[in-house]
Amino acid sequence: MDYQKTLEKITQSLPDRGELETIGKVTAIGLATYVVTKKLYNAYVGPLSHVPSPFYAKFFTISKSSLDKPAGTVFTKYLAFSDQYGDVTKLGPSTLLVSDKVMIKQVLQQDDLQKGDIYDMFQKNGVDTTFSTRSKGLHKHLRRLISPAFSMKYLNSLEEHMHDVLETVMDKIDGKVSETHGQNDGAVVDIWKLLQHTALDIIGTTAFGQTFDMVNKESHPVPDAISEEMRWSSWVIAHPYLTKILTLGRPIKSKPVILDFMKKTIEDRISSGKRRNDILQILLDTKQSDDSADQLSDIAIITETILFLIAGSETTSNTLGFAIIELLRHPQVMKKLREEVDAVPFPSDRQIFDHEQVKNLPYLNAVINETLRLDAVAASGIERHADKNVTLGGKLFVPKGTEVICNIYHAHLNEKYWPNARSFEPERWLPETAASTGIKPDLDAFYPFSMGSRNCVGKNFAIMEMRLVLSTLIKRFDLTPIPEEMEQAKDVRHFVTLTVANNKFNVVAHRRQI
Ligand code: HEM
Repeated sequence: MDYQKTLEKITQSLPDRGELETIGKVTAIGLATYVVTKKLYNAYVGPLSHVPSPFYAKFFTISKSSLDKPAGTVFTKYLAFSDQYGDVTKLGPSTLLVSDKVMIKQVLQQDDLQKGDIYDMFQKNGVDTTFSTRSKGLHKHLRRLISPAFSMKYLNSLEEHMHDVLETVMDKIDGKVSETHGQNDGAVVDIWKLLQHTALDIIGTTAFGQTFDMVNKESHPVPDAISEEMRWSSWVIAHPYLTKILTLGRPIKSKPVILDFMKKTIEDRISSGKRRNDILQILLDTKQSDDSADQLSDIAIITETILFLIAGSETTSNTLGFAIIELLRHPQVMKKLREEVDAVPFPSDRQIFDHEQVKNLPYLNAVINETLRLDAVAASGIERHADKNVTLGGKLFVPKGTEVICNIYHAHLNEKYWPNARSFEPERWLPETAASTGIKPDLDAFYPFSMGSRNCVGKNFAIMEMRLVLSTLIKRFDLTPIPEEMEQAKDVRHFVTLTVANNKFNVVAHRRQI
């Protein structure tokens, strides 16, 4: 009874339908007014209102998916925006595209801003990795744990694994050349794929002692599954909001074939009781740490190792692939590089260089640097989130919460920093060029491996691998271009890394007399 009375009282005190409609309208109008006022404020009065931008971006954020047509071309649109609007462009009310070198350095290094929202999409298996975590504290911790695996001393001890793979690669090309019947025919080799397989086998043996034998077999369930995940990742990066809806915010898991493979690798290592000189060992050793916070869980070790496989393969192989393409486009550069490399004899026991022999070759290093500048792996930009108010370049107030995309690709191609910026000129890296012209390479406008606390931990590893592969390949084989392939190689895309659009590049290889 009491209950019914109460209910009646409540019902009587409720506004009638007409009143409800009025309340609804007033709320909707209030909300719309707030949204419109905020948009107008940001567009015309707010701290970023004066930043040049396409008109639309004053009010709405230009989504990557809207620019990503054809797929993988966001980086060309960003390049065009920075060309058109200048060193700082607005891509939305609180999203900036920055290509000024001082500002990029400040964002990545001096102010060391937090990684951007997009990195949440790289989280896998419910655990953060060194690459994906946006937490500065967790990153510092993980980076400290993995860093010993990338020290120069440790890297030198991994060189023998690189040699083994390189030996297989050279045998593979040799074998293809032997299969050709004509004396001067040469063998057609998909050098892009071969370099990808090389990098995968190198990271496989150096990271956890398992060669996938991609160089010979050209397929393995684990790298194949990772390639599929990478294709998915590039879609995810272009459609972050849709992904969040589709996954209902649940963690994205690695494919079972990858997880099972890694679990077995770890179990085998532990049960064998044997230590191996590789990155997995360094991660497993954390389990013996006295500090429990330093002990990585199995899933953290698995996910971190998968990260190395992804971060350490296509990045390096595609850079090498672009170096070959540039060398074929510029025969005089190829000739000069060959002369430098030819002047160094192979060690007496094998036809593969030691890193010690090639690490200081100036022209080899110049070719690698020039490729990293022109064909930067992170061409779509490096994204950061202003976790505090900052003033960029002493003049642009950027409020906390702003997303800042560092357009390193534009900085690498900016005439202000690099004369003849869009042409491939390794000479710009040589000390004698600086001595004769007074123009030195502008290292403040060069970020192929990013900079600051989140720079590439694998930089030395990658450079060592690139030096070994490029010098040995050039010394052992003559590579000649195929016109249609050269034409197709002009179509460059950026998915997770920069790549040629059809993911292949054939050349003709001839064996050289050494
Ligand atoms: C030419 C080859 C390479 C290039 C150009 C390159 C470039 C980069 C760049 C630009 C970043 C920063 C990405 C960002 O902030 O979003 C990065 C981070 C990273 N790279 Fe590389 N990378 C290369 C090779 C490698 C290799 C060989 C490994 C491992 C064996 C590796 C492991 C990593 C890791 C773990 C991170 C995350 C570092 C952190 O946040 O502390 N990279 N790399």
